[in-house]
Amino acid sequence: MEFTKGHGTGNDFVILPDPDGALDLTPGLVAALCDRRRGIGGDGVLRVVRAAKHPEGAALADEAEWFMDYWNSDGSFAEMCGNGARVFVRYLLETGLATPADAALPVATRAGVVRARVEGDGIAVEMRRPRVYDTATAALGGLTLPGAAVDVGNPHLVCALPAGLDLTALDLTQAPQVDPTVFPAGVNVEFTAPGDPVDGTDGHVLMRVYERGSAETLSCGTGACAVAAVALRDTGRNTGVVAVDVPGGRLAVTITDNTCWLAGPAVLVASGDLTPSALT
Ligand SMILES: N[C@@H](CCC[C@H](N)C(=O)O)C(=O)O
Repeated sequence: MEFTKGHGTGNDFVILPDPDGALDLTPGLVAALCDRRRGIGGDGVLRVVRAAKHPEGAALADEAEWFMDYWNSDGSFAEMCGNGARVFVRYLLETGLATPADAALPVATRAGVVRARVEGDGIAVEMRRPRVYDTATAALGGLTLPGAAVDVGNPHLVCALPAGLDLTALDLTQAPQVDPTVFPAGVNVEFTAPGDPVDGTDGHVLMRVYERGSAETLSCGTGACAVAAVALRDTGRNTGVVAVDVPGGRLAVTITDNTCWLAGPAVLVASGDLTPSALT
């Protein structure tokens, strides 16, 4: 089985080319691939399959040739992965499955079609505008933090740390507790603190994340978009550019009236062959 390993700001993925949808990908195989000691290691798996060949992509096949079949490292599905989409497009371009075009390259996902373009050394992807729709709390250790529920195609809860608490000191080895009636399908939880002003932006936020299905990761693209939407709202803006610093680097989020662009590095680090029988 061919694979490539890639990452976007340290959010890392095992990429499996499967143009015709022939691979029998199971939750167990995904978890084994993502195992950092016994497998390749990753926060998730990106299966590269023709939209027409995937049951959840077929309806979008007239808009996008490729479907990003994203799985979390525990073997669960997610609707969308922002960093994954950027790395997916890097893979399409480097393998010649797509060519850089002036117009943005469409990719089908479970959350609809997103569009990507090369931007400097990185890849930017245009997603739906995040929707801040509710309030909720996250409990972590002895803290209960209020937050904003945000839909970015997948669910997020953005919680600002009170002044005086150190973001880097948070213990994210355990999942934050959230209200399952607000998030029946689970949620990705972002913890934030304000950053110093960055030229050319309307805001700068520091973020750590505990991802649904993957635990703490070094970065979450859709999480950064959720954080940017909340940061703009909190300063009375509807649109703007926000720099979001995650443990794995910096992402730039541009929110317009209708869409949201997520930009940053997307890197392929290795390719090879793996032995599925050794994984299971
Ligand atoms: N890291 C991703 C989000 C991956 C999916 C998430 N864990 C979920 O279950 O919704 C990103 O970059 O957006």
